[in-house]
Amino acid sequence: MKHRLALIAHDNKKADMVALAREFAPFLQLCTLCATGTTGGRLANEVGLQVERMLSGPMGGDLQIGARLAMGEVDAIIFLRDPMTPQPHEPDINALVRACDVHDVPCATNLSTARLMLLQWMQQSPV
Ligand SMILES: O=C(CO)COP(=O)(O)O
Repeated sequence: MKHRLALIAHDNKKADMVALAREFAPFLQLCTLCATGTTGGRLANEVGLQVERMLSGPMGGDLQIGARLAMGEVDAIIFLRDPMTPQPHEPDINALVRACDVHDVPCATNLSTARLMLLQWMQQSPV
Protein backbone atom coordinates (compact mmCIF):
# COMPACT_ATOMS: atom_id res chain seq x y z
CA MET A 1 0.00 0.00 0.00
CA LYS A 2 1.15 3.53 -0.74
CA HIS A 3 2.59 5.53 2.14
CA ARG A 4 0.31 8.43 3.08
CA LEU A 5 2.47 11.39 4.03
CA ALA A 6 1.58 14.92 5.13
CA LEU A 7 4.08 17.71 4.44
CA ILE A 8 4.04 21.00 6.31
CA ALA A 9 6.62 23.77 6.58
CA HIS A 10 6.60 27.18 8.20
CA ASP A 11 7.68 30.08 6.02
CA ASN A 12 11.34 30.09 7.07
CA LYS A 13 11.51 26.35 6.46
CA LYS A 14 9.79 26.16 3.09
CA ALA A 15 13.04 26.31 1.13
CA ASP A 16 14.30 23.36 3.21
CA MET A 17 11.11 21.45 2.47
CA VAL A 18 11.44 22.09 -1.27
CA ALA A 19 15.08 20.93 -1.18
CA LEU A 20 14.13 17.79 0.77
CA ALA A 21 11.31 17.04 -1.64
CA ARG A 22 13.65 17.44 -4.62
CA GLU A 23 16.14 15.08 -3.00
CA PHE A 24 13.46 12.41 -2.45
CA ALA A 25 11.22 13.23 -5.42
CA PRO A 26 11.36 9.78 -7.09
CA PHE A 27 10.20 8.19 -3.85
CA LEU A 28 7.68 10.89 -2.92
CA GLN A 29 6.01 10.45 -6.31
CA LEU A 30 5.09 6.95 -5.16
CA CYS A 31 3.44 8.24 -1.97
CA THR A 32 0.02 9.75 -1.41
CA LEU A 33 0.80 13.31 -0.36
CA CYS A 34 -1.17 16.03 1.35
CA ALA A 35 0.10 19.37 2.61
CA THR A 36 -0.97 22.65 4.10
CA GLY A 37 -1.91 25.19 1.45
CA THR A 38 1.21 27.22 0.79
CA THR A 39 3.61 24.36 1.35
CA GLY A 40 1.61 22.21 -1.05
CA GLY A 41 1.59 24.92 -3.68
CA ARG A 42 5.35 25.18 -3.61
CA LEU A 43 5.82 21.41 -3.75
CA ALA A 44 3.54 21.22 -6.77
CA ASN A 45 5.01 24.22 -8.60
CA GLU A 46 8.69 23.82 -7.76
CA VAL A 47 9.07 20.05 -7.49
CA GLY A 48 6.20 18.86 -9.67
CA LEU A 49 4.70 16.62 -7.00
CA GLN A 50 1.05 15.68 -7.00
CA VAL A 51 -0.14 16.84 -3.61
CA GLU A 52 -3.56 17.42 -2.11
CA ARG A 53 -3.64 20.91 -0.68
CA MET A 54 -5.50 21.63 2.52
CA LEU A 55 -6.13 25.11 3.92
CA SER A 56 -3.13 27.22 4.81
CA GLY A 57 -1.82 26.47 8.31
CA PRO A 58 -3.05 29.67 9.99
CA MET A 59 -6.48 29.12 8.40
CA GLY A 60 -6.89 25.61 9.82
CA GLY A 61 -4.73 23.41 7.58
CA ASP A 62 -2.86 21.84 10.49
CA LEU A 63 -6.19 20.93 12.08
CA GLN A 64 -7.46 19.39 8.84
CA ILE A 65 -4.38 17.20 8.68
CA GLY A 66 -4.74 16.39 12.39
CA ALA A 67 -8.33 15.28 11.85
CA ARG A 68 -7.29 13.06 8.98
CA LEU A 69 -4.50 11.60 11.10
CA ALA A 70 -6.89 10.89 13.97
CA MET A 71 -9.05 8.93 11.53
CA GLY A 72 -6.06 6.72 10.68
CA GLU A 73 -5.62 8.20 7.21
CA VAL A 74 -2.07 9.58 7.55
CA ASP A 75 0.98 7.32 8.07
CA ALA A 76 3.53 10.03 8.89
CA ILE A 77 4.11 13.76 8.97
CA ILE A 78 7.06 15.87 8.02
CA PHE A 79 6.46 19.12 9.84
CA LEU A 80 9.36 21.55 9.48
CA ARG A 81 8.49 23.98 12.23
CA ASP A 82 10.23 27.30 12.73
CA PRO A 83 11.44 27.26 16.34
CA MET A 84 12.57 30.89 16.17
CA THR A 85 9.34 32.61 15.15
CA PRO A 86 6.07 32.74 17.12
CA GLN A 87 3.10 31.56 15.05
CA PRO A 88 -0.44 32.94 15.37
CA HIS A 89 -1.88 29.43 15.25
CA GLU A 90 0.39 27.86 17.89
CA PRO A 91 -2.55 25.96 19.45
CA ASP A 92 -3.24 24.27 16.09
CA ILE A 93 0.42 23.30 15.72
CA ASN A 94 0.48 21.82 19.21
CA ALA A 95 -2.76 19.98 18.53
CA LEU A 96 -1.30 18.34 15.43
CA VAL A 97 1.90 17.26 17.15
CA ARG A 98 -0.16 16.00 20.10
CA ALA A 99 -2.38 14.00 17.75
CA CYS A 100 0.76 12.33 16.36
CA ASP A 101 1.76 11.32 19.88
CA VAL A 102 -1.75 10.17 20.80
CA HIS A 103 -1.93 7.94 17.72
CA ASP A 104 1.77 7.03 17.59
CA VAL A 105 2.24 8.46 14.12
CA PRO A 106 5.83 9.40 13.15
CA CYS A 107 6.28 13.17 13.13
CA ALA A 108 9.58 14.50 11.78
CA THR A 109 10.05 18.09 12.87
CA ASN A 110 13.50 18.67 11.41
CA LEU A 111 15.41 17.74 8.27
CA SER A 112 17.61 15.10 9.86
CA THR A 113 14.66 13.17 11.25
CA ALA A 114 12.76 13.55 7.99
CA ARG A 115 15.69 12.06 6.07
CA LEU A 116 15.96 9.14 8.48
CA MET A 117 12.26 8.45 8.10
CA LEU A 118 12.23 8.65 4.31
CA LEU A 119 15.35 6.51 4.00
CA GLN A 120 13.76 3.89 6.25
CA TRP A 121 10.60 3.86 4.13
CA MET A 122 12.64 3.62 0.95
CA GLN A 123 14.43 0.56 2.33
CA GLN A 124 11.09 -1.09 3.04
CA SER A 125 9.81 -0.37 -0.46
CA PRO A 126 12.63 0.55 -2.85
CA VAL A 127 11.78 2.74 -5.81
O1 LIG B 1 1.49 27.32 9.04
C1 LIG B 1 1.77 26.21 8.63
C2 LIG B 1 1.87 25.08 9.54
O2 LIG B 1 1.61 25.40 10.88
C3 LIG B 1 2.03 25.98 7.19
O3 LIG B 1 0.99 26.48 6.41
P1 LIG B 1 1.25 26.87 4.90
O4 LIG B 1 1.86 25.67 4.23
O5 LIG B 1 -0.08 27.20 4.33
O6 LIG B 1 2.19 28.04 4.92
